Amino acid sequence: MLRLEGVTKSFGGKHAVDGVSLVVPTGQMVGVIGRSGAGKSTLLRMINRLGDPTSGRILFGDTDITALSGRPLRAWRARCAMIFQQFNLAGRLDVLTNVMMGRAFHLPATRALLKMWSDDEKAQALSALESLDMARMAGQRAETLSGGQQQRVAIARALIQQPDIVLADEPIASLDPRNTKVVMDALQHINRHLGITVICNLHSLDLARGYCDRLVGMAGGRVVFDDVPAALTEGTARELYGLEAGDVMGHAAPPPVPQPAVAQPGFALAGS
Ligand SMILES: Nc1ncnc2c1ncn2[C@@H]1O[C@H](COP(=O)(O)OP(=O)(O)OP(=O)(O)O)[C@@H](O)[C@H]1O
Repeated sequence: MLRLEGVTKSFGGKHAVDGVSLVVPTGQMVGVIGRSGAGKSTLLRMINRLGDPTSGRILFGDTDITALSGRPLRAWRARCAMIFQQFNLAGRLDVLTNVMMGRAFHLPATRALLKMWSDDEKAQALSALESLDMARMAGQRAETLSGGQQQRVAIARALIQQPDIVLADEPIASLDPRNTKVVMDALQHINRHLGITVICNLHSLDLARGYCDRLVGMAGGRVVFDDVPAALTEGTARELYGLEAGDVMGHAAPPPVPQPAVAQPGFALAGS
């Protein structure tokens, strides 16, 4: 379970995140919503410790994440994988090598670059790609793939870190509608089938409502809504997005079909 206690991040005198307290149970798919500048990215980055809170605490189980440094901090970053809008792949390297870079948290990156991985590690990377329907592209250069395919490689790279949590910061912002669905389906897949907690910043309210178990709405750095998607009224959406509300509503993705949690070979279910 991830717990945020009064987490604040200030830049100069301004609170980008302002006293956020949240409890996220293992296995939840959480959508963080709100207009540009609401503090969504800053919040996610603090969970991964890419940024340090000015005050407050972040705990995972009994571990105070905010107090970690050195090797324990690197270990936390491995357990708490990040997916970015721009994929952050090495375009000239093949897909499998990119996925193996996820092992750099556990092994020296040079081993991945020199392709010095064990059969077991290679099987794990292929299994991660397979679970996202990308294994057939393992030998292809990353830069030759579509945006949706590249983002699925980034998710596979996150998966071989064997994370408890995946933090996705606007993962579909650069994608067209078809690839948006492919990537959101992939995030839902790792949540439902591998039991990984997913916390996803999304600009589109309809996507957030279609895919997430819970929505956390932010405005001015504060949490102003925290409930199941069905509880989000148009009035609250307008409060969250103001004039943007018309843009963020109305691009509905078909509601995904809930599926039973089944462990995939090669990956431990979170918490097991
Ligand atoms: N490194 C920084 N230095 C100064 N101000 C920052 C920094 N990072 C973020 N901010 C400010 O903090 C506030 C929250 O930014 P943040 O990027 O977290 O919002 P967001 O909700 O993720 O927005 P977007 O959807 O546009 O990414 C903004 O006012 C932003 O300008």
